[in-house]
Amino acid sequence: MYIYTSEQIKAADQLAEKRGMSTFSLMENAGCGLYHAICPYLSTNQKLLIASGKGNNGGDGIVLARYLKMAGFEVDLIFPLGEPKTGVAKQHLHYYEQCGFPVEEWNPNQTYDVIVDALLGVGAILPLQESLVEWIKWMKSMKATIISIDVPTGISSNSGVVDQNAIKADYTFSLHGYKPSRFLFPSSHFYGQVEVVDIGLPQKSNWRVWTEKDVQKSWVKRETNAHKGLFGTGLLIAGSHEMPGSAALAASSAMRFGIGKLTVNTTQHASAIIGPIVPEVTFLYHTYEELVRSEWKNRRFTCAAIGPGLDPTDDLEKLVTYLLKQNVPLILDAGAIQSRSYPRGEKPIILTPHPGEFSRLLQLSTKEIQENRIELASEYAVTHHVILILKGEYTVIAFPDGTGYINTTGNASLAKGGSGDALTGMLLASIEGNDCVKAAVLNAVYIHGVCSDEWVRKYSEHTFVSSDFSSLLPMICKSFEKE
Ligand SMILES: NC(=O)C1=CN([C@@H]2O[C@H](COP(=O)(O)OP(=O)(O)OC[C@H]3O[C@@H](n4cnc5c(N)ncnc54)[C@H](OP(=O)(O)O)[C@@H]3O)[C@@H](O)[C@H]2O)[C@@H](O)CC1
Ligand SMILES: Nc1ncnc2c1ncn2[C@@H]1O[C@H](COP(=O)(O)OP(=O)(O)O)[C@@H](O)[C@H]1O
Ligand SMILES: [K+]
Repeated sequence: MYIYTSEQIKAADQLAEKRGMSTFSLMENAGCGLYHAICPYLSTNQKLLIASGKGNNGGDGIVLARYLKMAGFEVDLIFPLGEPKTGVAKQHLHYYEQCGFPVEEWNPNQTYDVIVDALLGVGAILPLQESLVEWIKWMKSMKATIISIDVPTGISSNSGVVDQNAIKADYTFSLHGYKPSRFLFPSSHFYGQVEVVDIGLPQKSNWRVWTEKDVQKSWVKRETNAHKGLFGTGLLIAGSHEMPGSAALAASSAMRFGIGKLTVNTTQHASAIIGPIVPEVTFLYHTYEELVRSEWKNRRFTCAAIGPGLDPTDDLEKLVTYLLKQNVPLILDAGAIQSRSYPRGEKPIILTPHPGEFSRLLQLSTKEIQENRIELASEYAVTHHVILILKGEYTVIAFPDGTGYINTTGNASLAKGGSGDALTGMLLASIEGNDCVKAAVLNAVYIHGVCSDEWVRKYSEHTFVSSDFSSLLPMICKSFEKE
């Protein structure tokens, strides 16, 4: 479940070579692994085409063709861009031919059920050359099942950039690990169903996908003699006259996700709405100025979240500056997400922008953000020593030490006002309930998504509302508790 840029793949190949594992062997592993991974999707009465490029992606296609032929599949191997140029691909072609297998000429009148795209992999440089465009147009007209090797041809490996003629695969089998474009936009929508094929290289990357197993392993069970003081005394500064619900959603999710005690600083009017929804919370009615003047140490708050349902104002900014000095875990959401510097303390500072908010922060278009979500989030987290949660499909969670994770749970039912407020509440509770900050943050994001996944298993994706987190969390959390 690791993620590698094209540069990291090349470095891994070089290191393997230095250690005695030749690229020829890696290509053999790739082709053999691809064969075993792809086989379950094929049947011997289908007519298959493998289109190989001139580089090593094409080489993988040659090895795959050999295994398929040996297993009795009806498969044509063609080179629409000309014969292989790299040494190892040439070697594998030589062996393929020595085994008695032919290379075919492209025949546009021939029809195929399955086309394997082994044209370009991590070595692709966009835009696609004209010579390839004609061939891709023919291939698309075939209406065959398309299986891409490593990355679909016409998309970048490291960014979300997509050529206008890019191949939209039904399945992509990525070698060694995912490539960043698998989780970027619009490229991720060109991958189809994705599987990773191991090729015998050690797994080492700062970036990976957070999984169900990770949540299970890092889930903290309560001691039998636990008391509320162990799970944090949170301050949630949220909710306004116009947006009281955001505070209610954040507060109820925090309580459901296990926070010990929670105080909401809000308006009198908002508290009248929040109270009946979350009777467990207490209230403060301070202005931002009054909070800034107050003695933090008298309050005993162990963590804080600020922003849901608040407008960004100068006074709010002063309050954020004050909170940043208190050396408690701090979550900054919505109105509290602004451009500023951060102290390098030991307590985590967590920012939760959606792409629009991150675009304002970086002064880049949302298109640029979506194309480079991983790199930009990581750069920001490292430079500002914060944990950055860049929300949306495949939420990116970047840590100040340069590591990062992709979340794969969640779905479009979350695309509704209030989903982010619930996440803020869950983060607040999680950070107080788990000594491992990374696991706390990642588990909150993961489970937030699982709630919506559970919802769409039974109900329409149009109908999920953030208040539903409250009724879903008890069952979802239970499923992660070890007996
Ligand atoms: N560790 C691993 O994971 C391993 C991975 N392996 C595999 O190797 C793959 C990477 O192979 P790679 O480096 O040879 O590059 P690759 O993707 O074949 O592309 C280069 C070729 O494409 C051409 N070309 C480029 N842009 C083009 C365009 N716009 N339009 C048209 N043509 C274009 C370029 O042409 P040239 O510029 O040379 O004329 C050159 O011929 C990787 O994805 C994986 O499948 C294993 O087999 C080994 C271990
Ligand atoms: N299509 C989607 N797939 C997965 N998660 C989504 C999708 N759309 C929204 N989300 C999630 O829902 C939440 C929305 O947050 P946000 O935009 O801040 O909402 P709001 O401010 O209205 O509460 C985020 O956690 C985001 O990752
Ligand atoms: K490919």
